[in-house]
Amino acid sequence: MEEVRETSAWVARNSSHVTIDSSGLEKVVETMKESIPKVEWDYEGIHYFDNGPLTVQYLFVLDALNFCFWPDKDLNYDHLAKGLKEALLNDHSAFDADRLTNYTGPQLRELLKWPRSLPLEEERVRLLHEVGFELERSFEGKASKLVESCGKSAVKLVALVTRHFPGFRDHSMYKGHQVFLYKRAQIFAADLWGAFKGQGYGEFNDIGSITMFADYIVPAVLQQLGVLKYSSTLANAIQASSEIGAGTEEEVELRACSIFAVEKMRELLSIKCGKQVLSVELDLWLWSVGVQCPSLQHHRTLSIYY
Ligand SMILES: Nc1nc2c(c(CN[C@H]3C=C[C@H](O)[C@@H]3O)cn2[C@@H]2O[C@H](COP(=O)(O)O)[C@@H](O)[C@H]2O)c(=O)[nH]1
Repeated sequence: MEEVRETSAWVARNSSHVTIDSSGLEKVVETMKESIPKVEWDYEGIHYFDNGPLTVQYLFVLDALNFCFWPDKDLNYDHLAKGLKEALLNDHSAFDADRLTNYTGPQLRELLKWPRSLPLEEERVRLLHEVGFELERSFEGKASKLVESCGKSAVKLVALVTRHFPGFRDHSMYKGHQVFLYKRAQIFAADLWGAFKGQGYGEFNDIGSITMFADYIVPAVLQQLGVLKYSSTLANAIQASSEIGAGTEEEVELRACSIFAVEKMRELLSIKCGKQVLSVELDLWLWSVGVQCPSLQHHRTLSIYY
C-alpha cells in the first residue's frame, strides 16, 4: 500500500505530538536479533474456519465490525469473533447478503449474545447493511467473489474494498494532506492470508505490501517499548483516558507514526540481521503483546475505522 506508507511517512516527518525514537527502535530490534517472535493467526482459537467461501464471508463481516470496543470496558474483539462464529455455526445463512441488509441493533446484539447496546451500535448496523447491499449489487452476494476478482493481489483487494464500501475508507486530513490508513481493509487481506495460510482465498503475491493495522492497541505497545514518544500533553490525555477526537493531529499522528515505526522496524531487521519479516507478522506479534497486558493505557477515539 504505497499510499499508506508514503502518507504515514509524511505525517511522521511533520509530526508535532508523537515522535519515533530511533534508539528505542534499535533496542527493540536488538532483542529480536536471535529470534523474531512469531504468533500464529487465531492463536486464541476464536475464529470460524471451514476452508471455504463461508469463511471469507465471516472474515468480511468480522472486519466490517472490527472497531471501537473500548467504550464498554467488558467488551473486546474476542466477543465479536466468537459471537459471529457461534452465529454462523448455528445458522449457516446468518451472513447471507440479504440477511445482512436487514439486521437491527437488537438483532445484532442477540447474534453476539451481548446483553446491552454495543458501542456505536447504529454505525455497526449501518455498515452491515452497506456490506450486504454492495455484496449483493456487485459480487453476487459473496465476499469470496470479491476476493476472487483480485488476482491474488492484496493491494488490489484493498483498492476494491475501499472503492465499493465507503465504510472501509479509513483516511484523514492532516496539515492539509490526505492521509491513508486503511486499517480494516488491510486487516481483511491479512486475515484471509492468516486464516487460509497463504493458500486459496488467502494466496496473495504481494502480502509484503500490507502495512501494520493502525488501531488503538499497537500504538500503546510501541510507546511502552520506547519506540514512540509522546508530548507531555498527549501523554497526560492518554493517561487520564480523555477522549481524543477523530481526525485531530494527535490521533492521526498516533496511527501514522505507528505505521511508519513498524516499517522502520522491518527495514532495520533486514539491514542489521538480514531477516525478512512482514509488517503483518510484526503487527500480530505487537498486538498479541498488547492484548495480554491488561494495564496497557491506550488512546480513546470514537471511530468506525479501528
Ligand atoms: N493491529 C491490530 N489490531 C487488531 C488486530 C485484531 C485481531 N486480529 C486477529 C487476527 C489474528 C489474531 O488471531 C486476531 O484474532 C483486532 N485489532 C484491533 O484491536 C482493538 C481491539 O482491542 P480490544 O479492545 O483489547 O479487544 C481494535 O481496535 C481492533 O480493531 C490485529 O491483529 N492487529
